Amino acid sequence: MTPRLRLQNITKRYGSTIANRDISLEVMPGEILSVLGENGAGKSTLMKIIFGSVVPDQGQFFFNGKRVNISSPADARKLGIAMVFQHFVLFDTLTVKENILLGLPEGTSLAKLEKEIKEKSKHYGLEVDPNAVINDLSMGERQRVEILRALLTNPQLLILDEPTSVLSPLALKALFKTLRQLSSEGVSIIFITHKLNEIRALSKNCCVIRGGQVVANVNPQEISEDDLAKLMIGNDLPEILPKPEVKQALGLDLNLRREKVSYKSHFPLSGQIHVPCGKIVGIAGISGNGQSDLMKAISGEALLPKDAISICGAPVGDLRVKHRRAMGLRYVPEERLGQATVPEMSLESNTLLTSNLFLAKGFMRNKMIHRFTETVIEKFKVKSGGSHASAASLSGGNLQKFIVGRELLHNPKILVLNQPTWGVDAGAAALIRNALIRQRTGGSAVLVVSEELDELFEICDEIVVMSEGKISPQVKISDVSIEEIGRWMSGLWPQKSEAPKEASV
Ligand SMILES: Nc1ncnc2c1ncn2[C@@H]1O[C@H](COP(=O)(O)OP(=O)(O)OP(=O)(O)O)[C@@H](O)[C@H]1O
Repeated sequence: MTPRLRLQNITKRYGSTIANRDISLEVMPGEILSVLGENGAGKSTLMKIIFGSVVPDQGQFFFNGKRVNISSPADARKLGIAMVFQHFVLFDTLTVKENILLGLPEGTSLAKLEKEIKEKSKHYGLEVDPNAVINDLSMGERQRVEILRALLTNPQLLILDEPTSVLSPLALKALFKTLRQLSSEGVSIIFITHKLNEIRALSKNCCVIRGGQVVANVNPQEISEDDLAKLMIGNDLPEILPKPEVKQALGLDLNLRREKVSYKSHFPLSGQIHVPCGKIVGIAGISGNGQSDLMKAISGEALLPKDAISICGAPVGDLRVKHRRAMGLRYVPEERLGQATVPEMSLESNTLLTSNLFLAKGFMRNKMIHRFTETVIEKFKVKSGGSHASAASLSGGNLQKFIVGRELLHNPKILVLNQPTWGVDAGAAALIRNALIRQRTGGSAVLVVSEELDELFEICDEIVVMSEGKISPQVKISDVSIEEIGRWMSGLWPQKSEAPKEASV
């Protein structure tokens, strides 16, 4: 059979970094090829090269047996290649259907498109409202829009760069079903993920990239997850640290009584969360259930009644970000390019932007900023061109390590993180999780929002679930199962008398 796509000797350099070195690979019609590699291995660069948004320094492409030139996304689209990018490329102020229209041939009618979106999204279990404005959607919902947009072009080759990072278990199952269906219809799929279980569930052929080179082609169903991880990072995965009991003190407390965060909010927030110092509390739930509003309220981007939130016993609900930072609260938002960092600015400037620590009498403390940034890069093994490299030049996972490291290095009393290991490879995820456990054991209160139940069960002491803005009872991780919490995610948690023992808060 002729391969759908064959790449031969692809090389791409960025200055002294060789992102792809002499890469050759093939994808057959209907094949699901997974591409695995640690953060910064060169996966996204390779995918962007196939999609024409990055032009290689060297190498050749063959599509359905014919030598082709792919020097722009328009070339790729003409061939029938569609891509779902790791970082969303959606216009915030436009609606879902307007965004999708932009990627389709001229003359497509909006009314017809709305119908098609509804049909496709229902069929694939990727439900979104075509008339919703992107700005009002959670990351999970935005991801769904990106996937739908690609599927609406009826591609011959579909590239997905970490498409599952923010999907709920149910949506993930539906996506896998879709991908298998597409594959049975002859569509070739290249699938990048850091989640080894997904690779094993979905594909029989996995190309492992390390340091920009292909280091192995394996059938992931025939080797263990540990061996796959070892191939990817070249080492064994670090063990997750134990969580010894520590003396507790008041940390972050939320007491929400149907609080509406903004006029655009889908749900008012209600319920209680208590995060004592010395504990990690997790918030599970499918994104789009009020987590973004809750994060805005906790960080101080949105204001609530004074007593809705308190830090170490002091009410702060009506205080702004800088006051809460001064009281020891630090926050890692979900959106790394745009909210957590300014993409065009250097890592040093991005360090400066999030703290007053680096200003003295109106002057910038340049040496301190430099030292702080270098320490984050070193401690969190951030692969980058140094502290002057722009945030946008870092691979997704490396930027995430930088952001989490930057906040942790402030040694916050209260640390709040939204999807802390999104897009981070298995080795780096373990590094981040251990850093959070160390912070908790050192006496900080840590609140983590994550859609990954495995992650929450690994690091948290206690857990709540959020559904349609409501917060479930807070329970000890040791008193519930992953399956139970999975069920609670649809809002069906037991009422107080039947709930597992509530945490001692
Ligand atoms: N536009 C750019 N300018 C400079 N360096 C870049 C640029 N794009 C990528 N790089 C570098 O190329 C290398 C490979 O990056 P790439 O984004 O392809 O990695 P990745 O395997 O997709 O990582 P991740 O899993 O973290 O997304 C990294 O060292 C990265 O810093």
